[in-house]
Amino acid sequence: MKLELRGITKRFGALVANDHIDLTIEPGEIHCLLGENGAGKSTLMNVLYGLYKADEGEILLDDHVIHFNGPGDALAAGIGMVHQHFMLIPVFTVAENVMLGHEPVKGGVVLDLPTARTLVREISDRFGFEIDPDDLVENLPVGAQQRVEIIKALARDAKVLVLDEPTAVLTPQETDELMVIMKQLAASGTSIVFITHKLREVREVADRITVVRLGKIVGTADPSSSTTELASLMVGRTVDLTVEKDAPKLGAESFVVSNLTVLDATGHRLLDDVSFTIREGEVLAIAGVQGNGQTELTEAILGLRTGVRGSVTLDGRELVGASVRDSLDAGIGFVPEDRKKDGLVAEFSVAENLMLDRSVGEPFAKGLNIRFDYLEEFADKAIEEFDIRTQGATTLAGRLSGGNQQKVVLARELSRDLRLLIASQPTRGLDVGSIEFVHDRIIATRDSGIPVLIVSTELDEVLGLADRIAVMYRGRIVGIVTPDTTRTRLGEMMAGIEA
Ligand SMILES: Nc1ncnc2c1ncn2[C@@H]1O[C@H](COP(=O)(O)OP(=O)(O)OP(=O)(O)O)[C@@H](O)[C@H]1O
Repeated sequence: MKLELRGITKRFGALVANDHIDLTIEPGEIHCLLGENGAGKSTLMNVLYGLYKADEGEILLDDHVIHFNGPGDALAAGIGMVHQHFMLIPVFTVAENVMLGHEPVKGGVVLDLPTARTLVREISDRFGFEIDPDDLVENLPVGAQQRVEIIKALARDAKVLVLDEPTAVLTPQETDELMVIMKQLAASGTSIVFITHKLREVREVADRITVVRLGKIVGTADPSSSTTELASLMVGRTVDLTVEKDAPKLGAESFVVSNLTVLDATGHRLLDDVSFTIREGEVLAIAGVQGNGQTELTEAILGLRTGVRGSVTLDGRELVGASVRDSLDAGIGFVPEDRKKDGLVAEFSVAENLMLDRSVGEPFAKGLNIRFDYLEEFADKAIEEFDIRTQGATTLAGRLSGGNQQKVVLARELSRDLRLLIASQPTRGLDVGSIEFVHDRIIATRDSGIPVLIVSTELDEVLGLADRIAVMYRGRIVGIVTPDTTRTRLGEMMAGIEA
């Protein structure tokens, strides 16, 4: 099926998120949309999926103009979308999730449970998804849940599949599996619109690349272009993808974690006897496949978990048993892995979000009153410094693009007086230009004599930032190594293979 977007324009108030966009998606092609944070990629896809109504322009399928009044119409026309935040019901089985929206109702398209089960099995076998229709969705790893979303779309006969940053939440192995699946789908005639900030993935699967900047299409790129070429096309300037840093100037061992254990409600060890230290002016990066205790580690340090045993000290002050307020006041800056859930309040403005985490009182408040003049000035400065693409400080954080939401969290945490920075997946969802900026800021924090704990599933990021690397596997630290360790060895450690 040939899909054509002609002159699509979408405005949010005075902001033109999509400015007369023309785009053609040929049958069976993988078409990558590249563009910096806030360029308008997700907005365009939401128009295509019927979630937003375009102010101008039209959508054509096989040369016929079509009108969508919602995602139901888009689905019926053969356009499927896999969201980054899955829309599945965790307590339902795979087949039940696929059936949703197709229950036997009068006048509707019926998909009963036995048919849904057969369909899941058929699609899974055809593309090697390894999904059992009777598995409960909540028991599946993230990569498998994503495959269920794809099955859901294919079960509705999707001819065009939109994947909006699908690899942001995947492990490297799951990402490789998804790349294979995408190629198979394209070979079977499904068209794929693929949005990603990871240039390696673009080079691996793209048949065609379209570059969007400030709501406009600025050109196309050849998939055989180098990552450096793609990066500069995307953000309009040269980007240095390697992290430049001097040897660390190490100070005191100011952050000490000793025998830290986290138990769940049933007494199961989520974090098992973890010990490490970080010196002033040093970056320790935790490498590991997501779900091996990293989340529990950072949450335990911050005081967000119960069932914590052992000790965590910052500048000699014990933090186990302390409140989150105490930890923040001790000087911990925290960038959580899930910005939507833990990093921001979507209904608060950008400025209000930049003020969160602060102790009550000066300079943001006088008595019980917020000092709005100070807040505004502070927010404007942070917006400029961190290049947060927003209409202004009073815009609601939930209205920003994903990457720009991440920049709000980073701006807030990096602008406090820190004694320790903990950053989980600090560059998730960021474009290459912003990644370069954030990496520079993290190194500057280290160079100002602050200990830094990075948690990242991106091996490139770990290798670029770390002075030492601690590898986590099944709740334990299996080794602490230097950044000249080979990727192969790190991969083995991440899989729990001993030397
Ligand atoms: N519902 C909305 N209301 C107001 N403005 C919005 C809304 N959705 C998006 N925008 C704005 O439209 C612009 C484009 O955002 P969009 O999410 O499409 O960017 P993107 O290219 O997908 O970015 P990212 O790579 O960060 O995900 C941004 O300036 C964003 O703040």
